[in-house]
Amino acid sequence: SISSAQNWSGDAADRCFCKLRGEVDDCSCKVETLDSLNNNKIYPRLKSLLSRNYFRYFKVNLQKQCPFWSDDSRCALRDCHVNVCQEDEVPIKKKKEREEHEKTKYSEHNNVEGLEKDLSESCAEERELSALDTTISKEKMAEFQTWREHDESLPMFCEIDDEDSNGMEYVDLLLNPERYTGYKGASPHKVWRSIYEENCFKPENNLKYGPELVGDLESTMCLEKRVFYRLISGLHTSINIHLCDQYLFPDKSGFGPGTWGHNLEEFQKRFDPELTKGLGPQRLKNLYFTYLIELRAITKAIPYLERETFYTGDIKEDEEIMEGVSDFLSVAGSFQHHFDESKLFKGNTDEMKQLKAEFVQHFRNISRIMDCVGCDKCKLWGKLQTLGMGTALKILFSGDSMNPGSTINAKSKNFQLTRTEIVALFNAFGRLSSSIHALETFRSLARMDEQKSFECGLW
Ligand SMILES: Cc1cc2nc3c(=O)[nH]c(=O)nc-3n(C[C@H](O)[C@H](O)[C@H](O)COP(=O)(O)OP(=O)(O)OC[C@H]3O[C@@H](n4cnc5c(N)ncnc54)[C@H](O)[C@@H]3O)c2cc1C
Repeated sequence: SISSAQNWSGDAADRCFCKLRGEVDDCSCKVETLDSLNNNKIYPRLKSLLSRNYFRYFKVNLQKQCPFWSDDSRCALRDCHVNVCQEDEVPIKKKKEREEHEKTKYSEHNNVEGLEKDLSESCAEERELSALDTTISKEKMAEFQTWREHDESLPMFCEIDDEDSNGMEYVDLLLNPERYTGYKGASPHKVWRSIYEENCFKPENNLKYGPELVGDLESTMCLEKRVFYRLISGLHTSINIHLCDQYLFPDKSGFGPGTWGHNLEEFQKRFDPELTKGLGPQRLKNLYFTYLIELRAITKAIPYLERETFYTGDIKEDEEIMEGVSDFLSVAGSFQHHFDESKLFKGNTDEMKQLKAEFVQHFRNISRIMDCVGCDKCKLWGKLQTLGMGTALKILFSGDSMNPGSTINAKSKNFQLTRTEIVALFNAFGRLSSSIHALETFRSLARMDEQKSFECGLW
């Protein structure tokens, strides 16, 4: 691979990476600790895991209408195009077979017998205390109960594509890597602007707002709103790092297919404080914040994920994936400096309930805006990463409900992640992990360049 860096000096390298030390904002964890954990332990494990069949095929609807404005530019660029899989190319057992499997899986997770027993006991008690509406069957009651508990305990952060809707297709993620696509200009700007301006929280008493959020977030926004902004900004950083990391340099003669490589100049344009009104380094730091949130969610879901069978129908493959996942989870589980989600939405006040509802609503809107992305490959990864982030938030805000140990808690029998959510969660985290890993590459390219400029006496 090749790299490009014109006008790049050692000073610029220092400037870009200047904030990448010390504590990640609102967390007690240091950037250096995360670099080492990620680059030595998490990244290599995830890279191998995400190439397995269970994780590499993502079911998604890329043909949904943009619900907010009429779609301007479906990108016709070659690099925006997504290769979808034919049904028989996907080495995952057919739907009916899978449904059978899911049924048994969920009954394992849900302990339906236990649930029926609990419910019949509580029904008996209610009957004694007051008149029970006998026109409602016991089964229906059980259903209502599960619906209610489910709705209460699991805020839906994303609009999930309907499994049976027209346009759902399997996409092979390895065949469609997230990288430079040439999607730029008015269309992505409209998407990013609408995400930040309409769907991120605004700092209090600050009318001037947009992606260029300047100043001290701590003094202008409460913790929950800062978390939201940093999450989105970290995702934005990650997407932009990937396009710099796998950039298509045009062929010098102008006729060939071009060459893929790292583009240091593009990286500098996006993260050098001198070229970003001082904001680039903080945006890089936000990537670590997003990483910490998703890592915490995965760790919190360990009891649930350990019971998952990662079914593809190939026994050997399934066993190997389970081993790989378990190895990855043990590394994630041994990490000590997690983000503490219990600090969020503290207190049972109406104000907090309102804030939580807004948080969920804003995030749902962002997931819907992904249908407005005018480049299929960007849309694919945008949808996957917002669903993955939404799944992480669903886990973080579902209390103790995914812990199979807490059997008395009826909610525990209800917590479910669909296959698509699990695939999105792991791949979304994999993207963040790959971005942090890529920063190492840019750091050393910058140093090499610094050396070159020095040798040439350029500074
Ligand atoms: C969902 C989505 C997915 C995309 N995926 C790809 C892809 O796979 N490949 C590809 O080549 N292009 C992709 N793009 C396009 C890419 O993100 C940029 O929009 C494009 O490269 C143009 O970049 P830009 O320098 O004009 O600034 P943009 O990245 O478009 O940013 C717009 C403005 O937001 C602010 N901003 C930038 N970064 C941050 C941050 N981290 N936090 C807060 N504010 C910020 C800046 O003020 C900037 O001017 C995607 C766009 C979207 C919306």
